[in-house]
Amino acid sequence: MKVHILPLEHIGPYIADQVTHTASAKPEALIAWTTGNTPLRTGIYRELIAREQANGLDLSSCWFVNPDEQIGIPRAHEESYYTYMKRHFFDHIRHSEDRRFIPDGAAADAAAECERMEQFIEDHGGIDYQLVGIGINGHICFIEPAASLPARCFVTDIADVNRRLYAPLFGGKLEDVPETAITFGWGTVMKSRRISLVAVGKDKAEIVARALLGPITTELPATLLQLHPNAEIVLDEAAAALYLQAQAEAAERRGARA
Ligand SMILES: N[C@@H]1[C@@H](O)[C@H](O)[C@@H](COP(=O)(O)O)O[C@@H]1O
Repeated sequence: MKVHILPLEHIGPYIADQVTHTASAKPEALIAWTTGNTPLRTGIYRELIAREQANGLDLSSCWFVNPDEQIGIPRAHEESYYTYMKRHFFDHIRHSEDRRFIPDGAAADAAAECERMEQFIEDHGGIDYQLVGIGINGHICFIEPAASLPARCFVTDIADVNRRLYAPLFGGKLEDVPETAITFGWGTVMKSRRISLVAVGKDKAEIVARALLGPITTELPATLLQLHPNAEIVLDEAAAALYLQAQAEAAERRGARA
């Protein structure tokens, strides 16, 4: 996996360049987005909106998919990923809603919703570019650590560590935080033609080092990205710190042996 370490303020423009290349090379490209704090802290959506509004980026004929959604809250809920995407991105660009798929966490049949998501991806030729974040426990999308991982979109329990992290968003009440989610499967991720994982801040430093240095295990799903032929990780210096320290220590050990 290629590693790019950039100043925080360069990350939004860097990812916007990736999206711009994707959309200009293939106007009907299928792009998968992500939610969470990382795209907001790095200004990824802000930069994309600015370029689109200045007519420097045409996303109108692209197809969009979001990889996950929490089950049991309506789309209009303040904390749904549907609302997040509208608020932070979709409401500010020219793009028609019928060219997007965000799984519905309130669907009567969540398993059928997973299949609809796989079908949407297949119908639009597979994912050309996927932007992902990394959870504090190494999840990507909502693919939580587990002894084995489904290949296709599936319904998952949300790990306790993440539910506790989200509690402040739900009025501090753990019992109000969704317990399950719809998410891409591991095969869905691996079939994406190109992936950028973005992580920033010192809170991500430990999980980033483990994701990059292994060992590869389904108990830390992001490690599996090491096996993707076209994945990169984009970090600020704080998120890269422990990875760089481990690299420096390994180089020192090699030097001492020589
Ligand atoms: N399910 C989402 C992921 O899609 C996101 O990438 C990740 C990291 O979030 P953050 O950027 O807030 O650390 O966790 C969330 O729970």
